[in-house]
Amino acid sequence: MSLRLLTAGESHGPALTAILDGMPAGLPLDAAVIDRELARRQKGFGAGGRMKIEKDKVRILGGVMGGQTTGGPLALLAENADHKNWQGNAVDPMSAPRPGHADLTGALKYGYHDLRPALERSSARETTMRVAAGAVCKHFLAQFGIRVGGYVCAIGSVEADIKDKELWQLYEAAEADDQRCPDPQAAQAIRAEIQAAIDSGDSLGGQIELFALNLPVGLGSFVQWDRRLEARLAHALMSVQAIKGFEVGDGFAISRLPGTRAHDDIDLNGSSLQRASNHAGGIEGGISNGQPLLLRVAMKPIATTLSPHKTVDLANGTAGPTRYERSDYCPVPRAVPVLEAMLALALADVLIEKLGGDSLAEMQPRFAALKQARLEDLAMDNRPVVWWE
Ligand SMILES: Cc1cc2nc3c(=O)[nH]c(=O)nc-3n(C[C@H](O)[C@H](O)[C@H](O)COP(=O)(O)O)c2cc1C
Ligand SMILES: C=C(O[C@@H]1CC(C(=O)O)=C[C@@H](OP(=O)(O)O)[C@H]1O)C(=O)O
Repeated sequence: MSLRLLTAGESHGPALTAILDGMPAGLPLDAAVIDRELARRQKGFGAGGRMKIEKDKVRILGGVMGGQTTGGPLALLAENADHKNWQGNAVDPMSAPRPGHADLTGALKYGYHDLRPALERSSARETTMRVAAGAVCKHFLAQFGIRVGGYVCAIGSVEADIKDKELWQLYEAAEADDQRCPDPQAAQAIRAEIQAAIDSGDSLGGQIELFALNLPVGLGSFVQWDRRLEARLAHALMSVQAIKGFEVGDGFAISRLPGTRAHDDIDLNGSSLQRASNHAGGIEGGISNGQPLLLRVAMKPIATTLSPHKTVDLANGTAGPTRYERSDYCPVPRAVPVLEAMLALALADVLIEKLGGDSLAEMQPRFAALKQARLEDLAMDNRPVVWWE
């Protein structure tokens, strides 16, 4: 792994912090690049009251000098505005775990006597730091013309109609919408479903599509299981709170098709190769093939609901309802920038691995050479070969 991200901090503690290690030198960077992405993470219909309290802004505490990355670890910090409402105050004990959250598993694993530490660290408040680090990675990828985006394609029972649309247009249409859905009709229906869930004390999950454009051929590898590109991407995206499903290209749909209809035929376009379809989602044999990268993830409906679940109070062993804590209702639109950030982190990691180099200046010519590689450069043999004597 070339890039490493560590985050620390609790949801209602003084601040969240991150260290991003391995970012090459020479990337122009200021807080505004990161703050733009932090603001995106706070926006979206279905958010709870906390997003009215926070106005996330980052402080860059290390790794940038004279407006450029130094190649040293980046140290990032964002304060929790809500902390002042907790500091010095006694908080009622919490002992009735919410099914579907980290309360029970966290308490069992760490031996907590109150569920609070489990929910403080497992909270998706932590994604503030993923988005901060991911903003740096997105900005880094942009120096190579690589763009990463995402949008909501389904929430509750509503599915967006996004067939045959250009990916960047979908992204821009989604950004202009409070539901982050690029299909205006579906966006309206989604808003109504989220509102109905709020009114009935429930929550909703959904699905998000993610893409990356202008990737070079050759990211990832089949030579070792943990270097396969889809495996690296799955790790990054499945690590986001409440993400429970992952698909590359048309992975689930083609599992129902015969092989002759499931793959992307290879054609010639002058002296270069082209594909008329992209069922593979831009990855073959664990390696990027130069087509757009297409991924889809599924997010479960969140565990905290106004209508109670059945649970057991661990303090006295009695069955009873869960107690409501302030919460989002449907964070699917807000999860889009989080997933984009994790995708950018994973792609920046494999790009640095592929190109090598300690500075942007070293990497850029290598990237240009990679993009220019042509069919005739392969110089394939046309005689039989004895591979094993
Ligand atoms: C952006 C975002 C916001 C979230 N907001 C909430 C929330 O307000 N309430 C809640 O119960 N879960 C929320 N979640 C999900 C929980 O953090 C998650 O379910 C919990 O950490 C348990 O992890 P798991 O779902 O992966 O098992 C959110 C997730 C994301 C990505
Ligand atoms: C704070 C954020 O999301 C939180 C994620 C979250 C959870 O359980 O994951 C629970 C809620 O926290 P609180 O109880 O403080 O309202 C969300 O607001 C955020 O995204 O910045």
